[in-house]
Amino acid sequence: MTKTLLLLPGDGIGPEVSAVARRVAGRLISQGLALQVEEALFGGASIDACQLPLTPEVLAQAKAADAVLMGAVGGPKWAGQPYDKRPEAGLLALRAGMNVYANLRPARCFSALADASSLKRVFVDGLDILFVRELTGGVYFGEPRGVETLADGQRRGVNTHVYTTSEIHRVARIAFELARGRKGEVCSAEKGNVMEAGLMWREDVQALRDAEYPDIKLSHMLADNMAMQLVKNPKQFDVILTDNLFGDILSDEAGMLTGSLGMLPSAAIGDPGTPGLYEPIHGSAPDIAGRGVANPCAAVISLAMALRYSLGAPALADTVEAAVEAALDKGARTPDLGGTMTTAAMGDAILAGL
Ligand SMILES: NC(=O)C1=CN([C@@H]2O[C@H](COP(=O)(O)OP(=O)(O)OC[C@H]3O[C@@H](n4cnc5c(N)ncnc54)[C@H](O)[C@@H]3O)[C@@H](O)[C@H]2O)C=CC1
Ligand SMILES: CC(C)CC(=O)C(=O)O
Ligand SMILES: [Mg+2]
Repeated sequence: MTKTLLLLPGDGIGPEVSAVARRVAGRLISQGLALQVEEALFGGASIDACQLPLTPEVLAQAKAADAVLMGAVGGPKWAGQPYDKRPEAGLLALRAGMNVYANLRPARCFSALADASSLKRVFVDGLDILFVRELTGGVYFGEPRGVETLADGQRRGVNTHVYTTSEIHRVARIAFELARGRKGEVCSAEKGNVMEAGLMWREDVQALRDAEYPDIKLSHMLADNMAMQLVKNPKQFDVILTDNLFGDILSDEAGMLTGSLGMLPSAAIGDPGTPGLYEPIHGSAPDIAGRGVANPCAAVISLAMALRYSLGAPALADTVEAAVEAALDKGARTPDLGGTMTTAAMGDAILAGL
């Protein structure tokens, strides 16, 4: 049966890298993949057209699709908007609306890129970490939130970090299941030394492991130490389980271990049978947007993850990832990787392997 992929290019470099992913999908379709690609406005582009970063129609389209591939949203043009009307609020609403609570962010260092990392080759060659980041709870969603003006004229800003046991268990379960297909090791990060909710996270993750996953080697690490350990000895990690905020920060840090933030894809998944949301982990990169030099690899590998987890085509996912690796092996490099190729030329190099 023909599956549906909804493309949400978004803003800044989002449309530039999405165009390459769309070309890759087009090539697979011409080779027999039963896939229909739809496209819709999202983020700042949607604000410009209809005053909302995510319209109810696009959310309904996303929930009806088999997979959604998002480019990136945001940028200085919309930075002055009220918070709930900003492009980033649209992305949070899309994640919540699709109930994609587990964000898989694989940080793999392709051998050809080990010298593009800011760390020495010995520390990153062969690196293969899977971040499992909680995506629909924590401080990005907790209430109360906002800024109020106090009687003395100062402002008071509040965001609330909040999790329930069931929110922790459902994402931890995905981390444990995925670890079973890897080295079987999960390291969970929080700040249980200073946050009650962090200690609860640790206890709930441990209780689930003891009750249902005794085969998994579970360790716990304070998130600040993990930030340091990721630079000191990143290959010590297999699966990293953490909350929405720490997962956002630590996975960007891991981006540099792989050579560039432009290499890191992600898959956001929820309950079985529901569509996944796929996106590069980078943002709209206003500093390079419009120049046609963004690295499209993260977007293309995100498409591969969609093929694997939502579109029932795991073999094609392997093919697409192999085409990216082959292009890198042959020396294809955008400027973030130390090269001079345009986004489109990098796309050509990837397509040459398909
Ligand atoms: N998922 C999303 O849509 C996200 C959106 N954002 C939004 O993006 C905007 C810019 O945020 P920043 O903090 O600058 O983060 P960013 O991830 O957009 O850029 C950080 C740095 O990485 C570089 N970079 C990112 N992706 C790249 C790629 N594919 N190829 C080459 N270089 C790349 C950029 O040029 C920049 O120097 C903000 O409005 C932010 O809210 C940020 C993160 C995620
Ligand atoms: C809502 C996003 C802009 C937050 C973010 O940086 C991310 O999820 O990677
Ligand atoms: Mg981020």
